[in-house]
Amino acid sequence: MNLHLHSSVTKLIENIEITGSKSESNRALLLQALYPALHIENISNSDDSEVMQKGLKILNGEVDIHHAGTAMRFLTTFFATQEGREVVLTGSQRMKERPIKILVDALKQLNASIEYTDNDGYPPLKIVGKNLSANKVTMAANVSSQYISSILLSAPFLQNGIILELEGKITSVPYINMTLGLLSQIGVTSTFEGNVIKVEPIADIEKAKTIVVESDWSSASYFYSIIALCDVGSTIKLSSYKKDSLQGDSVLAEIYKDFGVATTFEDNTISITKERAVARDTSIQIDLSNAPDIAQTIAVTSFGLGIACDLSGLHTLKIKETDRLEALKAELGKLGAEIEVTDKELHLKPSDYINPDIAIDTYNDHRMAMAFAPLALKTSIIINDAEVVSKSYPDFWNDMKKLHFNLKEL
Ligand SMILES: O=C(O)C1=C[C@@H](OP(=O)(O)O)[C@@H](O)[C@H](O)C1
Ligand SMILES: C=C(OP(=O)(O)O)C(=O)O
Repeated sequence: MNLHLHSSVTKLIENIEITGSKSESNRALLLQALYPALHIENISNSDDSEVMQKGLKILNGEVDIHHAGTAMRFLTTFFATQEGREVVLTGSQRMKERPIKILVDALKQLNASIEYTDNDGYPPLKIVGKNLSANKVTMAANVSSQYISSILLSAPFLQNGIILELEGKITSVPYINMTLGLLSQIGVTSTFEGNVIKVEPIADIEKAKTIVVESDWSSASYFYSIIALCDVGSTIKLSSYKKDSLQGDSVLAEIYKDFGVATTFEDNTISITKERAVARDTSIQIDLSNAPDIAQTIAVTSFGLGIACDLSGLHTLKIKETDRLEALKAELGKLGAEIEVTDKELHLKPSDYINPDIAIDTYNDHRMAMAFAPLALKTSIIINDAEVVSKSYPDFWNDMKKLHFNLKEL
């Protein structure tokens, strides 16, 4: 489905409800599979959480997690530690290009039984579940934090817990802290000191516990972008959010101050308001190694405002749903941007014109579709394969209609 978008709105006052974070949901679902007394509220309705729920129930045979990176990584340790289960864990064509060797090698240090069915280092994986009693692992921490979270999530269920030594500069750190935060909510003790993480085992949780998943901050980013591109005085209220978030992408509230957007918290709602216009000589400079999923949103907001933007810490973007650095370069380039990328940085020059009616390719990447959509406030734009949004945010286009964007299927 290709969607033509335009919007004649300049000032917005609206409310949007976003479902639970897919990162928190996929962690909570795995913990619930290990400790069935656990209840989960405000779970994500994303495709990635749906494949996670289905995958966790499969005892033997093929488990297809499509495009879901967290499901692929988290389920690898899960199945490796489930005695009596034997699966082939596979995914989409792109998933078969997303590396997993660091995690598999780490699990092999614990004597896990995992084989590559096609290409060494990449899914699919044939996994024979075993009762693992070893507990010392060393692994590289500079490629994806999901490998680390994967081991930590199943760690309390292991006989002797885990002592994990991390090598190299740790990337996407808030996601590791999110994992430890959720473990703590169900009563698991852990420490993270320097480059060593220790998780204590627990046979079961003490009594029925509930994890209330906070709504998804990465999804909120598209509304920050919309408000940044609207007139002063525009406000969107988003629920349900907390000030003390487990999600690193909540740094949006700080970052978007530079785009003239203020955030206020009231109960479980945030109001994001355009407070001031942004001067054309503003230049945005941010290291996003702790919040890689908002890189596309920030680059597109900067382009929409015509201001310069230099993003660093983007070394993980090449192995996500697509090579996001190349995808941004190609698509912003089509719109007329002067943009350069390296394998970990993006540099955008100030500009004063956006080419109209450009069709944005989305490369099976939900965030390409959602990050470019706000530009409809500036010019009419086409989003190709717009259904990709369901990976994290199936209601996205309906919510855009609530914000008075005109959507026409081509
Ligand atoms: O643990 C998680 O839930 C995630 C970790 C991040 O991945 P990396 O650690 O690979 O950067 C992030 O990009 C992804 O969307 C979700
Ligand atoms: C990178 C992402 O997801 P995953 O790695 O879980 O596929 C994302 O949602 O932006």
